Amino acid sequence: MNPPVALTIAGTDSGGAAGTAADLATFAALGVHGACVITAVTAQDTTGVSDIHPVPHATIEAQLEAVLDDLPIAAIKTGMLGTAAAVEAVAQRVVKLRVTYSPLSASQPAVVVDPVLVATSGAVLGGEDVRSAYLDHLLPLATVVTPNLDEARALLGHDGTPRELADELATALAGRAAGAASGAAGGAAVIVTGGDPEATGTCTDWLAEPGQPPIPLTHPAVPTSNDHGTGCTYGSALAAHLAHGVPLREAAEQAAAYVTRQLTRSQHWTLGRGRGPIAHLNT
Ligand SMILES: Nc1ncnc2c1ncn2[C@@H]1O[C@H](COP(=O)(O)OP(=O)(O)O)[C@@H](O)[C@H]1O
Ligand SMILES: Cc1ncc(COP(=O)(O)O)c(N)n1
Repeated sequence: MNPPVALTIAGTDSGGAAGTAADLATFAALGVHGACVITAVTAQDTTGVSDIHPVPHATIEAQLEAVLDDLPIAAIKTGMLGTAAAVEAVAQRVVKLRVTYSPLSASQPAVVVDPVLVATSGAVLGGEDVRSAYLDHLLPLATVVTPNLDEARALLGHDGTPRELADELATALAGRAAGAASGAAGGAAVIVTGGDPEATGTCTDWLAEPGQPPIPLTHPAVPTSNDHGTGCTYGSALAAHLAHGVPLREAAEQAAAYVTRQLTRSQHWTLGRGRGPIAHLNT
């Protein structure tokens, strides 16, 4: 029997912790065939990002065309898109998929958008134009958006508790979806992730579904500095579970459980001089 197929649209991380390395390894570990569209090549290790080469727009478009016209994609996950043009190109593709949906797959793909703006190391992976392109074009079309606390603050332009930010962002996106191009699905769910680098006790991710009060999803925190790639791994695990047909809340719980398992595995690794990689092993 065929496995479900998920597509990551993201940048590379030469250190193998985040970006497409995390996404494809996570898809494989969770029984999903992974396809990838590369948006940017980063020179990166556990200490930071030293160079970013955006992939030419035409090459991004050609990759999207190749994959989406051929494979029965059950879920799309976006990570670092890097430029406003890439955000808009992906949004246009999502609209096209929804309007002229191909018979290759039984249902429309779930779209998980991790609005990557800043790396854990502090490197800027998307500027102000990328932030507004996300808000105007891609986020309103998503099934679920997974900002961390800093990204949620950046998207809304102010501070707040994770619960307040999740609620406000879901409300704002529902408003934008109503006015967006055809194909909008009626508002994205938002999960503000609660990674705590000083983790002790528990981590709480806040899930806000359109028109509903946010709910806390809590799991045990793993005290470790090996957390490079955690956000990418969470988003791709979420996409993998959605590709298997798991409902959103359960998929979010299972994605957090996957991240916790992998962080436990890599908790005491001593790879690299900086924040080491989260594990992506299936042994
Ligand atoms: N130390 C940790 N222990 C357990 N779960 C964690 C830890 N750090 C992050 N997570 C979980 O990983 C997922 C991604 O969160 P986060 O770290 O906020 O993403 P990002 O890498 O984008 O900052 C969330 O489910 C979060 O709760
Ligand atoms: C190519 C790429 N994509 C995403 C991230 C964010 O991941 P993190 O927040 O763990 O640094 C990254 N560092 N590099």
